[in-house]
Amino acid sequence: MKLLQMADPVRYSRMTTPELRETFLLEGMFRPGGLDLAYVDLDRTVIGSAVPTTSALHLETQPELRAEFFCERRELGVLNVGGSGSVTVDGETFELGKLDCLYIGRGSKVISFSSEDAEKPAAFYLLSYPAHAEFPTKMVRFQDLEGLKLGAVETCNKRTIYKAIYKEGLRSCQLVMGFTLLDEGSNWNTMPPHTHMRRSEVYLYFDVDPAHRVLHLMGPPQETRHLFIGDREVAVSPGWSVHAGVGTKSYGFCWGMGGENQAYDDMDAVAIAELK
Ligand SMILES: O=C(O)C(=O)C[C@H](O)C(=O)CO
Ligand SMILES: [Zn+2]
Repeated sequence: MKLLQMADPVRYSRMTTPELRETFLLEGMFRPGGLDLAYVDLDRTVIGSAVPTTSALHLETQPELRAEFFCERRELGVLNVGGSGSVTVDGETFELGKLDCLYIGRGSKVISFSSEDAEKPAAFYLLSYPAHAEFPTKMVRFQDLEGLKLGAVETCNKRTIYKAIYKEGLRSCQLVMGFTLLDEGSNWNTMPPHTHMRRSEVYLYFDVDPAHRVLHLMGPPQETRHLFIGDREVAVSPGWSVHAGVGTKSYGFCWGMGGENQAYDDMDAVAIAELK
């Protein structure tokens, strides 16, 4: 498993562009026919992707976890950002269309991923944190999620937030997970921005045109930097960092968090005029 060791705000301020990318960005995941995992030392996050084609892919335990099976002490969120597919958990199969989400509880032993059509494979995004209790493995369909509308056309940030794994939705120990879709012509996400020292956050950008990029903002509000991010790439945001972005064309993104609390609204808002 790849290891990401987070930098603190002191080291961050001296980092070059390649160092920032190496530390906070995951590229090269979502390989057709592959299952990739990365371990982040912050909040013990595991970030992964599974793109099954002609055969099923199995989520195995990893030496770094010192666990008999992947979910022995962990919970796992799965969001499908590709074609139709299925996830089988201890013999029970869940069919996931695009943007359907599955929560897999601690103690689940045998987990595998399949695609309905190898030519249009499912693309399962995986986000996992340690769990202290077992919650039921359950899925929610995109069409059954209630969207929260934010922003406006005049500020180019009209968007809908879909919460899937959270206190009033699919229950979990610490994982909070959902996604945001932008309205046509609105390309700013999470603007005005915020930080939340109590939780780290992970963004997966998807449906980014291969010729385009999302300019992702990170860092303390008074010392921001940017990462240009392509399709199906992942940015990790420590609690001290803002996480916002603007696309050169439309896109979607999955956000997920772990840490001290599960209160989605627990954010320290930053006024746009205070950003540096
Ligand atoms: O567009 C947004 O605003 C978001 O999606 C914000 C994220 O959900 C977030 O940062 C939650 O802490
Ligand atoms: Zn946030």
